[in-house]
Amino acid sequence: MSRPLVKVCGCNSAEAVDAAVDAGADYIGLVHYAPSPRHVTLEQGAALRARVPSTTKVVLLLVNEQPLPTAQAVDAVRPDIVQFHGGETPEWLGLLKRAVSHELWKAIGVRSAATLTDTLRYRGAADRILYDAAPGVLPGGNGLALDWSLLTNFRHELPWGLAGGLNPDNVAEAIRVTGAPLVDASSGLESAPGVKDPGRIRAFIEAARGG
Ligand SMILES: O=C(O)c1ccccc1N[C@@H]1O[C@H](COP(=O)(O)O)[C@@H](O)[C@H]1O
Repeated sequence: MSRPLVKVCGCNSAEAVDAAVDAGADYIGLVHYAPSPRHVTLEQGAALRARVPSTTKVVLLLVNEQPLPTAQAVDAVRPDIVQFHGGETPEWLGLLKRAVSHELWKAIGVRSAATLTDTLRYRGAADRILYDAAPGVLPGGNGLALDWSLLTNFRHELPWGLAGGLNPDNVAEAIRVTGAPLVDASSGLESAPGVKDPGRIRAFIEAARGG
């Protein structure tokens, strides 16, 4: 298996972005969702985006935004990828896919094996599926893990990644059980909600890449 890609999500300060980039993250995530402790305004998102070298891709995370705010957010932040983390339908993503050149990712809250087959509806609309735990207090970023064994023998028809409750202590096991080609973490890399810990970011990336 090739080296898994790593995304550090919810970077909401220059320190967090710099720590993720310096530690070698493949992707950093900016959350534009007001109820989240990791929320960045579009102005903050654009400023943080400007710190990121082209070797690291920027993912803008949105939740159930209407078309106009989606376009405004993408214009302001200029991400490489837009991650949709709400109830966005395959039809809506498919329309967007025809209008923009960005990669589009869709996060899916996994409750059962049926959820996995249901993601096939996003073929042609999403460039990657991100499997997360089912929503909790927030639609994501709750530090909850899904049942990894559901993914063990699943035949993926779309590029995919694993999120939900990942941290430096469990990511190696999560990759071993699921074979995830990409891992994504947010709250497990924090010292307090919304405060990234550079040491945990480094440890996560090292553990994901086999120490
Ligand atoms: O991080 C948030 O606050 C957030 C808010 C709304 C939707 C998604 C959010 N985060 C994403 O959820 C997954 C899992 O996060 P965690 O590692 O369990 O904390 C990840 O993609 C986060 O970026």
